[in-house]
Amino acid sequence: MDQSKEQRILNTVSYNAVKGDPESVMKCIDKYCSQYEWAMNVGDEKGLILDKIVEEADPSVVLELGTYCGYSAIRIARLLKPKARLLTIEFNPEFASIAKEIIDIAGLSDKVTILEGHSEDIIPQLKKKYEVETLDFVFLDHWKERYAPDTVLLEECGLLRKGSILLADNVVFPGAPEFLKYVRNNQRFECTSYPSHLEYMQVEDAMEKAVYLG
Ligand SMILES: Cc1ccc(Cc2cc(O)c(O)c(C(=O)NC/C=C/[C@H]3O[C@@H](n4cnc5c(N)ncnc54)[C@H](O)[C@@H]3O)c2)cc1
Ligand SMILES: [Mg+2]
Repeated sequence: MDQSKEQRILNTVSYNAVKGDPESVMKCIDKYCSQYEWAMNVGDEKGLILDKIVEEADPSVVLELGTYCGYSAIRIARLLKPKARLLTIEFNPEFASIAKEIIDIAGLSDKVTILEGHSEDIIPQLKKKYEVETLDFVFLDHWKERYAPDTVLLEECGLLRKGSILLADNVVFPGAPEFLKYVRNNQRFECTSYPSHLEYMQVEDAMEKAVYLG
């Protein structure tokens, strides 16, 4: 059976990236996906916005929803202080195992834990099973219609605290209308829009930051 696109992305990283160098892994993926096969990584343009927001927040505990190949997990984890950690949830076993290898090549396995399963099943386990108290930063990049229900679930599970930052990818393309409606009409969130473009394309997109006010 011929390889998947995600397997080809792993191949190009393992052949061309410098082991232990997250930037070279990111460059390798961005180069491959802009020149050969488009893939739904947050990419280098939105990635720079993500970098700035993570650096400003300097979070200790980060949750990512939708690991895919691990590009944004690497992007975020490379900026975290020594004791900080990133938990990332992925339900596709092939993507989870490819992401694990790519994160390992980047030398970030000690900061990143991939939790295999559905976000709606794992989020309620974060406190007891994964010893999370509250989340400092959440990056939403999974199925877009899950953004709103999972935001409600995070709040219901007591995982958000005053100042917790939610950052959602793709609120323009493919779009996350229910999520935008939910956070923008909700006094408990302070929202900011970051206009940008779809990864590797000229198409308009944006990320939305929603700070939980408690
Ligand atoms: C045809 C087409 C292609 C790309 C686009 C443009 C475009 C651009 C983008 O930046 C995009 O992020 C997307 C997009 O659809 N992302 C969905 C990303 C899912 C990943 O997360 C995983 N996952 C999905 N739901 C869950 C869940 N509950 N629990 C755990 N993991 C989940 C999946 O297993 C995947 O690993 C699309 C538009 C149209
Ligand atoms: Mg995305």
